[in-house]
Amino acid sequence: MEPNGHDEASRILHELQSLKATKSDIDRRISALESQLRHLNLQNGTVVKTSALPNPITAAHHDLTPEMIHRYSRHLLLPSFGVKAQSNLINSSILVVGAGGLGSPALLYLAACGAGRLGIVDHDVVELNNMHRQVIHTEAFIGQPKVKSAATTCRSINSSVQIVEHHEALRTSNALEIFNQYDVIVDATDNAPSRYMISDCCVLLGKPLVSGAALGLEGQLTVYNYNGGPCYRCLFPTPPPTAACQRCADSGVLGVVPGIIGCLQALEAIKIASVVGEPLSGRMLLFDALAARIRIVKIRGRSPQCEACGENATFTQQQFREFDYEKFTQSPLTPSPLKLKLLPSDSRISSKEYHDRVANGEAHVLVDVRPAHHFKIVSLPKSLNIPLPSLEARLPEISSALKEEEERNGSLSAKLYVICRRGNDSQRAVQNLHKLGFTSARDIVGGLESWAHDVDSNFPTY
Ligand SMILES: Nc1ncnc2c1ncn2[C@@H]1O[C@H](COP(=O)(O)OP(=O)(O)OP(=O)(O)O)[C@@H](O)[C@H]1O
Ligand SMILES: [Zn+2]
Repeated sequence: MEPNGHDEASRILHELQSLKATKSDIDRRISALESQLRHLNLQNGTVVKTSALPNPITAAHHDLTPEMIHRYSRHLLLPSFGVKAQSNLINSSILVVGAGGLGSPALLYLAACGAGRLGIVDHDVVELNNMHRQVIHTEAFIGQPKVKSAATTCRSINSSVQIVEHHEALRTSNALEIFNQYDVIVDATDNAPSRYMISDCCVLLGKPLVSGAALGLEGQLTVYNYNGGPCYRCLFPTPPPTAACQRCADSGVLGVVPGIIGCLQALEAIKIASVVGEPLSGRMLLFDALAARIRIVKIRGRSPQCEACGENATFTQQQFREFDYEKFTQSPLTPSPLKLKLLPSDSRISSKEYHDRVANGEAHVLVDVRPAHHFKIVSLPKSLNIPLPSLEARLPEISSALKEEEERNGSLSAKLYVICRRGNDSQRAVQNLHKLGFTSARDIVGGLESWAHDVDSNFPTY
């Protein structure tokens, strides 16, 4: 009788397991014999007595000091890592671009695990709203450069690692020079121009790139430009539309999500630097926190048409220096909040003036056009939440609120004001309201952020 599929699979699995066990016994025996051979002090064919054996440190074929052997002992005990990989790591240099949500955990582990030289690039300062995920920074460093804060923590974890601080934004003018000093590059930034720039620079200098991303409740990870694998441009020859490039400051992020991806970035960088395992090249890891799902998908290989690494690519270092990544991706390298100016000044009012009018009892309706989940965080008293996309459909609510206010105050007309988080959506809303007949609607310049800044310093910002 033919064996069924399950029997056949379990037979193969069983045989595989027993072969693997035998193989690891043989590997162990080989290393034991090699080690015995190394420790035999042969002189003219005779073994010299044990007491005459050289000092085990000089006899060992590595450059780990006694302190390092103790510090990294749990690495050294791993048969698949051991002395060779640890020595490789200690002799390597790794650069982390961005000391934020991804860079924080990556740097913590790279320092702890013993990368020989660890560079950190960031131009930003630590803020209170970074703390939930940027776990390398402590409250004492709020307002100080992230690079300084991260370097201090790394040094306090492992003083034997050389930490190099690059307190500057990575740009085409400094990227080649900085990358040249490192073996492996970790991209822990959060914007499109930096991603393209970092990838192109790695291609030009032949450096492997560990790239991670995390937003909301999802993350992804891959290794570019490694051993003939694809670069970032091979996968994304043209930048995504600017609208698709969301940021944590707008969309939010659950702290532990970049934590997980950043740890995986450290792992990939360690594998490459220590020359163990199979780096995640040509594959991409996709992490879905809510569904508790991790998938690894195959991605396309190096593209022959790629403008950076393809067969006919002619991209030079000089062209790199002159390339405008912000123009190419239509988004800024160091994003600052968008500040639109869509309305004439007589359709706008400052938060301070609005405050004074309310204080004087002016009859009015304040429409807050932020999404409902923003409104739940904080709002101004008596404001009416009508998110921008539903504005047109909910016009009757505005009309009746205005009517009620007029009746309550016995005044002829109540004013209509519109507010949002930073003063962009409120202008879009006022433009629509004008078209829809509410011609006197005005927006509050700078939104709730300006209210917190200019009127009430206790008003929470997020
Ligand atoms: N070109 C660049 N050069 C140096 N650092 C960069 C560059 N681009 C981004 N970064 C840094 O990468 C980090 C990314 O961190 P993260 O994605 O957690 O966002 P954030 O800017 O700190 O926070 P949020 O978006 O919530 O305001 C930031 O510290 C940022 O300064
Ligand atoms: Zn490419």
